[in-house]
Amino acid sequence: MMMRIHVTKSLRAGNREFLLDVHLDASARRIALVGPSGSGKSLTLRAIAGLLRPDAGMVSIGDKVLFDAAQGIALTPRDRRLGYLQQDYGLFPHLTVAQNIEFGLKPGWRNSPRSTVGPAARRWVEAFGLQGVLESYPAEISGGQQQRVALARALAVQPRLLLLDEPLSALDAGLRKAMRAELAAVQMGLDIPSILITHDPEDARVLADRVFEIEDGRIVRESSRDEYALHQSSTPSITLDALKMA
Ligand SMILES: Nc1ncnc2c1ncn2[C@@H]1O[C@H](COP(=O)(O)OP(=O)(O)OP(=O)(O)O)[C@@H](O)[C@H]1O
Repeated sequence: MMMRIHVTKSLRAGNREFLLDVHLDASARRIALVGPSGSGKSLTLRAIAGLLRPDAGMVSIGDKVLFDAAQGIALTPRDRRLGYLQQDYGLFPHLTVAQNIEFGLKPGWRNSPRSTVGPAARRWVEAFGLQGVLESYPAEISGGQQQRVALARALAVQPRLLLLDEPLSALDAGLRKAMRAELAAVQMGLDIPSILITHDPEDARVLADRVFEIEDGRIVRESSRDEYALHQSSTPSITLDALKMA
């Protein structure tokens, strides 16, 4: 199965211009996209998801074309059937956990029950231990539970591709480790490809087979997980990101 992501997009904010010009061809099932803050990682995922319309290029997963500017093909986000786990989880505060999970499945969420989910989502509610919080609102559950709700929602649509935008960054160290293992188990159990954005080399090591590095809107390096890990351990550990965190 081949993923082909060729997108260009020029974005302007005030007098600042950012050019996204990503060429990424991958046959690996699990890929990681890494790079400095502001390099274009989230924009790339948004373009794949159909939330950002490229000026030119194409996006295909296997033989399914999601976007092709030359042919005038641009599937809607829903028709792309992707599981998109956004950085802040993107849960709706005024919907219950059950309604949040069902949201991706049918547009008429107003009619979806407050405390039960349909058969497609049930498997994930059980896998992530969410039975007890289905009627709660996002603000009433823990960060780890919010994370699991977002993941259940992403998986319930039986996505052809899973997009994970820094899925573990908001969690504390202990929970992070547990959720990383849970995500790895989901990847093993499902035969769907995934693209993971991360700043953490450990995430790339556990959750990806192939690593693409992006800088200033372009893919500058591609390596196997092991090559990437080796490279990381031989370069100074203080990165710009680490300095910013300090
Ligand atoms: N709507 C927009 N208009 C103009 N510029 C934008 C817009 N959205 C993002 N940008 C710029 O595009 C660049 C890439 O943004 P993006 O969110 O993809 O970065 P990122 O690699 O995901 O960063 P981070 O790791 O901090 O999340 C940034 O310089 C950002 O300021």
